[in-house]
Parts: sequence; C-alpha cells; structure tokens
Amino acid sequence: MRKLLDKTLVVASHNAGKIREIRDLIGPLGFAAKSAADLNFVEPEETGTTFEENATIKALASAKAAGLPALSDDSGLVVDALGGAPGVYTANWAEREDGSRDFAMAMEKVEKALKEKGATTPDSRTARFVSVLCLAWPDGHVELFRGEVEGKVVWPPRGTSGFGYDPVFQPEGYDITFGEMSAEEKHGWKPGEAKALSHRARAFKLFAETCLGA
Ligand SMILES: O=P(O)(O)OP(=O)(O)OP(=O)(O)OC[C@H]1O[C@@H](n2cnc3c(O)ncnc32)[C@H](O)[C@@H]1O
Ligand SMILES: [Mg+2]
Repeated sequence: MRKLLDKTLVVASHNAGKIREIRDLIGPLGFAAKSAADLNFVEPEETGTTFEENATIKALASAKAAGLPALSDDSGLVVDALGGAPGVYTANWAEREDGSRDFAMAMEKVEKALKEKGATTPDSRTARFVSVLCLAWPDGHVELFRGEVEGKVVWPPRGTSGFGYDPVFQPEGYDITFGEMSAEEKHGWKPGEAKALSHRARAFKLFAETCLGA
C-alpha cells in the first residue's frame, strides 16, 4: 500500500453532489482538492463492467492530466430483485436522450422494474449502495477501496437532501432515507471514528486508514 504524501489532490469527478461529499470527507484531513469539473478535464468514457474498472479509468485520467494524485469514486445502486441492476449503469438509467440527467425519472424506472418483478413487500426490495474509490498517481500506481451499505428501495421518494437516488434508499436500521438525512448523518463518519454509514464514507474510512494513517 502506498501512502499519500501530497496534501493536494484532484477529485476525479464531474458530479457536484459527489464532489461535495468527497470535499466534506477530505476537508478535516487537511487536503486542498480541485475537482476534474473545476479543472475542465474531459469526462473519460466509463467503459468498464465493474465499479473497480470505472473508478480506475477516472482516477488515472485525472492523475495523468493534472500531474497530481487523483481520487475518483465509481458508485451505484445494486437492487437484488433486479439481478443487481442498475449497478454500474446507475448513472445511465438517469440519462435523457439529450444527454442530461433526470433522477426523478431514474427512480421511477427502478420502481417500475421492481413492480414488474412483483417486488412490492419491503423484504423483496433489498438493495445496497456501492462506492469504489480509486486513488491514482501520475506514474500509474492505483489503490482501490470499496464501501457498501445495505438497505431497501422505498416508494414514494422521501426527502430533498443529498443527490441522485438518495430519496428512495433507506439504509438498514433506519426509518428515514438518505434524502431525509443531513450530509453528516449520511456520512456517519469523522476521521478516527470506528463506524461509518454511507457506502462512500465506508470506502473513505478505508482510504484514510490505509493511505493517510487517519
Ligand atoms: O463519474 P462521475 O463524474 O464521478 O459522476 P457520476 O454521477 O457519473 O458517477 P458514477 O458514474 O459513479 O455513477 C454513479 C451513479 O449512482 C448514483 N449514486 C452514487 N452514489 C450515490 C449516493 O450517495 N446517493 C445517491 N445516488 C448515488 C449517482 O447519482 C450516479 O447516477
Ligand atoms: Mg460517471
């Protein structure tokens, strides 16, 4: 495992909600981070079939373009009754024909697919959010960290916090969705703490422990 010595890195993402969460998580660790979006880097094509492959593509593209270490996140919602869909295609399910994204439509698609499978009881609607973080250096070295949080898909959507599919995801042990939680509640983690809640915070905790000793 390679330690991260620089205090400047690139957040290799173009998703504003995700960048905000990564900034929240990285801020207390004393990092200055620019995002790939701030730097006007082109979005690389996510041609992988796993979260790990896509996270690696994104982190390497930014690390090489910036000449700095870069941290990416490839994430998605994995729904058991849908055979793991939308999975690595979670962002694609939100895409309109003109290339823009519509998450109300995406959440409806998931709900329609669940209804078609007859998955109407809470027990038949189990799902998990997965986040794979990749830290890449300009020389091509990469480190990968995976975090998952189990829960259920609920309908109708509830809450306006967070981003993406947060209003339909209720983590195990809670009666509110990620969309009804503050950012701090959704992370459920601070440097040095033993537990974390969100998939991203869980992956981040591994990253911090492994590469930063935090
Ligand atoms: O690739 P980058 O530029 O980082 O941004 P993206 O939005 O395209 O990100 P992904 O390719 O990893 O796709 C992840 C999808 O899963 C959704 N998602 C991931 N984490 C989420 C979270 O914490 N809450 C809600 N939705 C989430 C998100 O909205 C995207 O549609
Ligand atoms: Mg993407």
